[in-house]
Amino acid sequence: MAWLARARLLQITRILHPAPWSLQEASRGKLGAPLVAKVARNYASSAPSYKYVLAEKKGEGGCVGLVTLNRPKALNALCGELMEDLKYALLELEADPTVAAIVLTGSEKAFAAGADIKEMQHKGFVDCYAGSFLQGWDALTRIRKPVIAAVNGYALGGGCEVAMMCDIILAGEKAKFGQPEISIGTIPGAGGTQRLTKAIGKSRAMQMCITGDPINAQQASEWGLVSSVHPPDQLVNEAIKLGERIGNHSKVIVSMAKASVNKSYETSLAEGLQFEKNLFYGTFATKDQTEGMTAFVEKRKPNFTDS
Ligand SMILES: CCC/C=C/C(=O)SCCNC(=O)CCNC(=O)[C@H](O)C(C)(C)COP(=O)([O-])OP(=O)([O-])OC[C@H]1O[C@@H](n2cnc3c(N)ncnc32)[C@H](O)[C@@H]1OP(=O)([O-])[O-]
Repeated sequence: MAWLARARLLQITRILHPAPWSLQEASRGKLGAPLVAKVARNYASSAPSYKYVLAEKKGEGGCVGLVTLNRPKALNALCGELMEDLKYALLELEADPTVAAIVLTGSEKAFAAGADIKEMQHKGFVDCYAGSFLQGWDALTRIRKPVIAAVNGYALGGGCEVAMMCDIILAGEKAKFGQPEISIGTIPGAGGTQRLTKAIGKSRAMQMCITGDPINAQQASEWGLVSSVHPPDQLVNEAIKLGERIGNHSKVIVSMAKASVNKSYETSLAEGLQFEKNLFYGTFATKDQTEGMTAFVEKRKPNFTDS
């Protein structure tokens, strides 16, 4: 299966490095030997494993990837190694053609209690600015498949920011969302002041960021940060069921819908509407558009081929 590993490596390094490049360039080290070596190592193995995350396939036909943050002793504090593991686990599921959607979760006590404070404690400005700190955190936002955060317990600081990088957030009844960075002498650095403001509005986001006070699941739901709230022990199953429902549709059209919704964060209304229209026209270049509309007219279920 060397060709499969090679194809996946090509696809993954493309996501990590959107600029034009070739596999030869990758193997020559243009993309950084350690990175390519790590991806290659994971893909050469039939069962890639990670230190701080668990990656599995759930749902009908394994159509839902489930990534579980797994650093219980530190309440899933997002240390560098965990974020690396998360990136590669997501890329693995992104490259898997049977996976239609990905669920990201933590434990019942903590989705993630934030960036690792012990790792940050002695950093200086130059370490942060010139070093690789936070590099790779936004890999999650480049995943083209829908990512559903299933948040139980604490989603604080970087934990709340990671949840907000996902496309949909479902919460357990005891979830707590917060941006407490102000209490430790800093501010959010991975989207907390930006995505939170877009999600719940300026006044509420401001209050959370400058008091550090968290909100509970109910408030998060009322304020529009999360789509729905569930009993903690049912949360992950609900997220998987949602992933399965997404999996009933064409993967290519789903990724177009995701891109178009996300565009609304980046552009003016006029530009966003144009982007949407172009993608809408683009769906007419797919077999799945023909199949979807034909199935409706013929009163049968569509048989999408993701093409
Ligand atoms: C991305 C860039 C910007 C982002 C910035 C941030 O996210 S800033 C961060 C924003 N987040 C915060 O400010 C939240 C910080 N965390 C808390 O306030 C509390 O842990 C709690 C209220 C979440 C739970 O209280 P509880 O009494 O139930 O539990 P407990 O307190 O006993 O913790 C158990 C163990 O986990 C450890 N650990 C936990 N979190 C972190 C962490 N972020 N880091 C490292 N370690 C952490 C804790 O030290 C302890 O280990 P120890 O020392 O025994 O080896």
